[in-house]
Amino acid sequence: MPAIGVINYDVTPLQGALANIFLILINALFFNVKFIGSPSQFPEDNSFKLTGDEQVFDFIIVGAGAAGSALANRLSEEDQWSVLLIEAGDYPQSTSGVPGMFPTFLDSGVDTWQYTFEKNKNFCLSFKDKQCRMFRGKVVGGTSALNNMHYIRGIARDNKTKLMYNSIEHYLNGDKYNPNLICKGEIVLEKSHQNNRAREILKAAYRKIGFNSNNDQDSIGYTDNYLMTKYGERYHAGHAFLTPVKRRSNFILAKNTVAEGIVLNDPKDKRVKGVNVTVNGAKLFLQARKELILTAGAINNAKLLLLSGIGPKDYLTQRNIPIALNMPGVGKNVNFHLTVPLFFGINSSVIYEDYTEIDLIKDTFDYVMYRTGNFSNIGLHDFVTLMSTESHPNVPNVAIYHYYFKVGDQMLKTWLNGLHFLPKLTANLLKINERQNLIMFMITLLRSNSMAEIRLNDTHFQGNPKIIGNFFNDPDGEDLVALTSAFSKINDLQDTSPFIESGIEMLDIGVPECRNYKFCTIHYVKCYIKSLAFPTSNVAGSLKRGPECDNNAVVKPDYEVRFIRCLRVCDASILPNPGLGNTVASDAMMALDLSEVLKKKWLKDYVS
Ligand SMILES: Cc1cc2nc3c(=O)[nH]c(=O)nc-3n(C[C@H](O)[C@H](O)[C@H](O)COP(=O)(O)OP(=O)(O)OC[C@H]3O[C@@H](n4cnc5c(N)ncnc54)[C@H](O)[C@@H]3O)c2cc1C
Repeated sequence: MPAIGVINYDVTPLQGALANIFLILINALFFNVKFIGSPSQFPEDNSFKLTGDEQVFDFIIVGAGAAGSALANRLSEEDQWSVLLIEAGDYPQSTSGVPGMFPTFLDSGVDTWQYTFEKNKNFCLSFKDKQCRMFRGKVVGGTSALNNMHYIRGIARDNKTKLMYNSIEHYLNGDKYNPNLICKGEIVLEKSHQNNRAREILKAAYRKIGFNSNNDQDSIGYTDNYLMTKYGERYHAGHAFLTPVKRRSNFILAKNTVAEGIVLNDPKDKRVKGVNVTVNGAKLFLQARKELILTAGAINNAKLLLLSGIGPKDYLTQRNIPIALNMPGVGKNVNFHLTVPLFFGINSSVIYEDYTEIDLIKDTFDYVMYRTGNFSNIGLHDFVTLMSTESHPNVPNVAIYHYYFKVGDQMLKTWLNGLHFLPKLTANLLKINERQNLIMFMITLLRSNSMAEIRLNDTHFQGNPKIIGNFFNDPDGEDLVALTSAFSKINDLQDTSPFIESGIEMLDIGVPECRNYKFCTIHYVKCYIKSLAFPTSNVAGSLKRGPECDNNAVVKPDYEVRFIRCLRVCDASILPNPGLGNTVASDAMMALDLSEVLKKKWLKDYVS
């Protein structure tokens, strides 16, 4: 069989009926490729209509992510209201639609805001410049257009989060674990269809160390998660909430439009007036007749408030930003999940014995023609184990995600480059992967006790924010203890018969920072965690919601910013923490809840 890319010029040119069949096939392929992630599904871009000095809309929503898309959908149901949704990014690239390509944006950086944590001596020690990266989607659909597609409702991890979930729970129609019942059926979910050998081995091994199958996202055990996909394509918040409203005449989507500053009526009257934006390079003021709602994500919302002079007085004074309102809690209390990747090698060829170039061609063909095959799912990554390392053995505080890399897997390189692993470490892993299949266990701490901060590097929106992580400041702190304990549980898998029979062993990947410690001793494990743990994509709390008497709260229970009328914030920024799950589901639920709050306020006789 010739290798891919080698053209055999001895082939006779196709003629007659065979040539016709060949052309039909090529046309079919083109036709089907064209529809992967096609922008025509989304509302048209009307940013060109935003010209002139003052444009007025009833509601302006900043950011077309999970929350912004859901809110735009519900507010534009009222056809007497004009609703403008502005989005800094563009429509997603077509690769975003292909589930099997989900890690590729990490390396390419396409459609993302790319942020970096400030350097710190306690974490991310084996990343380039000792700095971890943070990605957010800059695209219609927001981060849900690039993320790993898991639908996880989240678990209230304390009374504060419980209150929040209780207030939004009714969107699940009383059945909180049946994700198919969310809202009006907009969010479509599927279970992955990939059933491979690695998954079976892992399930058997987890059973040996006391974990069982579990369909309940609240409790200990392993499960195949629901994914936000539809017929083998990603189905993100933009599909769920914006596609259905694309023909509403009272709704405008303006992409490539960046909110740069919030404008209040005047210093005495703390009512929002509108927002300063840059649209395709031009600066404009947009007026919000009724309300301005920030759904730009936990990092950019905080940045926008600080740049608008709403934040801690002393900090703003130091940076020469005119103070609109002293609000000490802005950008504080930021909470991330923390993940440690652990690598296991598979010595026998029990899994995917031969994945040849022909298999790749077949997979590509199957995906393009039928949206089936390996590109239509996320492989092993939807397989998740929840465990507890705490005194409440039934409440999970750690989730283990899994990735499988076959020998010579291109995705491993993509992944390591994207996260900015040290070149030496990347080289070690790629070398191992030249001869061995790998399974990466991602130990994810769902209840981190460390609080990060969002601050500014510049006094204009183009500058990246300063993200100050304070992880592992306490050498015996709870986060390190929990991760160490989870590491040890994963280590136990090596002694189970499914792992022994398949020759699966934890790898010493040569972490430069830990070379002075013996592999797998407690000192090694702690060093490994501090070197390779990185804050993951689920971030919350930068504009905490709380009662008026809480001086550190930024947003009131009705989503309005304290002391500023008609300015609301609605996404994970206001959650006290990301909960025990990812945030797309809670972002969407909060937006649906806010739409009810706004309808009750602005519509006479409104009954929900
Ligand atoms: C690699 C990765 C994997 C993840 N996996 C999962 C998962 O499997 N399941 C899950 O539930 N969650 C996952 N998440 C997290 C989840 O996707 C996000 O937390 C969630 O999408 C956040 O939603 P949001 O509405 O708050 O913000 P976003 O979805 O980030 O939306 C904010 C939008 O606002 C726009 N915006 C920002 N600033 C401005 C501005 N000034 N002007 C105009 N527009 C602006 C942005 O461009 C963006 O489109 C993952 C995240 C990442 C990065």
